[in-house]
Amino acid sequence: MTEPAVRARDLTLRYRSGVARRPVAAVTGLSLDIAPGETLAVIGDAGSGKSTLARAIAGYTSRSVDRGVEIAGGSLEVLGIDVRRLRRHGDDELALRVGYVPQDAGTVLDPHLTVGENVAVPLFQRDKAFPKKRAGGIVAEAIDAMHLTLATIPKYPHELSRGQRQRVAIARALVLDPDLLVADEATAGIDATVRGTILSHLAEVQRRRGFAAFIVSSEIGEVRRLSRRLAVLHRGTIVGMGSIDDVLDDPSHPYVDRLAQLARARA
Ligand SMILES: Nc1ncnc2c1ncn2[C@@H]1O[C@H](COP(=O)(O)OP(=O)(O)OP(=O)(O)O)[C@@H](O)[C@H]1O
Repeated sequence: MTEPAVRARDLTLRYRSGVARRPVAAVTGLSLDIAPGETLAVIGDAGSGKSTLARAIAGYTSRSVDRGVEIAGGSLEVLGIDVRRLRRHGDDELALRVGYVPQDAGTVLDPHLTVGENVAVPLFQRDKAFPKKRAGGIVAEAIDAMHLTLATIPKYPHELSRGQRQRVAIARALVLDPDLLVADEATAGIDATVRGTILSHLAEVQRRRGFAAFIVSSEIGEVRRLSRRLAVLHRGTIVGMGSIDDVLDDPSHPYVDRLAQLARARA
């Protein structure tokens, strides 16, 4: 793969909400690049636009579907594909090449499917006739890569802890061996010890497979474990971007300054 994993230029994302479906901008004039195999972490306050950006990069944009994110200006290319040209997510090449872990991913697992069946969903979406036995092997490998025991496979999501469900969701996002992983607060709401374990597993899988990653986080400690590069989002615009230390050592915006002080206090 030679094209950038992500290339956004002057990107504006908006929603249409309320009865009048008045457009509301969530991200404005944003530019960023992620090279193949590279990770970019994004940090910012609640409502700064992190999830909106993650959704768009994962290809979940729409002009017609209610509550969908719209590209209202600029450009967004993911793995060389113009996201503006996508019609419906799920039937396009992007869906097969991007692993997406949405916020609260563990809660969006299908409760009627076993863990194994949940993780296998993308394999059968790609190819309805995918050999079941091969799928079984790939699922077992994905489960093992997230350090879950194989005894987890026949269980149902409600039989697992929140941290285990989250790991299953990550396994599902990685099962097609994506070129890009988009993870939106993959460890939110999980206690610190389990969170550390999940991050180590994720970092290890990435080292082995070499995919690019866009990681949303609200924790600078977590960011450091997964990425060398950081983008700081504030009210829908980027107010700092570069290596984590460069961004925090030379805060160019009052919000980045507050973040740097917080990071120093925690160190
Ligand atoms: N489905 C939606 N319809 C309308 N507006 C939305 C929708 N989702 C998000 N927004 C608005 O877009 C802006 C950015 O929200 P977003 O969820 O991307 O922020 P965030 O940084 O991910 O926040 P959090 O950390 O709380 O998840 C906010 O003003 C939010 O109210």
